[in-house]
Amino acid sequence: MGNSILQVTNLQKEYIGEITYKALNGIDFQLGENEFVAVMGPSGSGKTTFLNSVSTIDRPTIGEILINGRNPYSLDDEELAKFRRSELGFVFQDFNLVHTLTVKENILLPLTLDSLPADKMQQRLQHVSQFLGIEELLSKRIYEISGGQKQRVAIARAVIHEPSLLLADEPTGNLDSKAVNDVMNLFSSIHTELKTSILMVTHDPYVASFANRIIFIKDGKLYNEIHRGHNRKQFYQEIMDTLAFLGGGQHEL
Ligand SMILES: Nc1ncnc2c1ncn2[C@@H]1O[C@H](COP(=O)(O)OP(=O)(O)OP(=O)(O)O)[C@@H](O)[C@H]1O
Repeated sequence: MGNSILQVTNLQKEYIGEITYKALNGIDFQLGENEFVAVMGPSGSGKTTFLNSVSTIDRPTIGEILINGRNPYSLDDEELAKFRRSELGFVFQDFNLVHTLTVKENILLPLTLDSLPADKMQQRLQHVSQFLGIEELLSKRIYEISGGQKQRVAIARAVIHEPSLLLADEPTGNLDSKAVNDVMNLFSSIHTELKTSILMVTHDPYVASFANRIIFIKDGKLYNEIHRGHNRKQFYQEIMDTLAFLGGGQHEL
């Protein structure tokens, strides 16, 4: 499997409130270099909590997370912000773009924060916009482009700094079926051509079938995992069978 990009050990998360709720109950997981893994499971099983722990948004109650051998939760705020900007890329369901800025400005935002030289920025922008097929959109504002185009731009922003790990939470949740296909083909290219490791939460078996491995979470624990062979259609059927076994609380498909 090569080196591991992400190592999760005995991850536990309790939400403390009037009633304490254990959302994750001891997850062990490893993501190898250049793996593309999808996370599935019933509604409320802990998928987003898992992703948020890895993406350094939500501190675990117990357990350890290592990304490229480093524990992000041991860093101070400034180091953590830097660590996120260099190691991680994020893609969300609702795109999280700045509407009043242009496409180009949105994509360059993470690099501006790191004050990269202008010619280097331009080089990376050109490469990434070519790769994602959005060159002709660069001067448009976000409110002028379609949902599928927005997600392309969000993906460009997430990979422009060449992160070692791309994290995505329901990246196709707000897209129509044609845009879903486009975005998933892009994820595949990012995985195979840019050699970026990907961890993606989805409830959609079709979307998950683009990954090479799927882990299923149930009641805050790892329930099962399946690996894709050569045939994506066959993998899709396997996913459906596993979900049927898993039962309970699936989203409407
Ligand atoms: N901030 C919070 N405070 C208290 N409980 C929370 C909080 N966030 C999540 N939970 C609870 O933790 C459990 C896991 O939530 P999580 O969002 O990780 O599930 P999920 O598998 O992503 O669900 P879905 O598929 O519906 O998005 C749920 O029961 C949820 O109600």
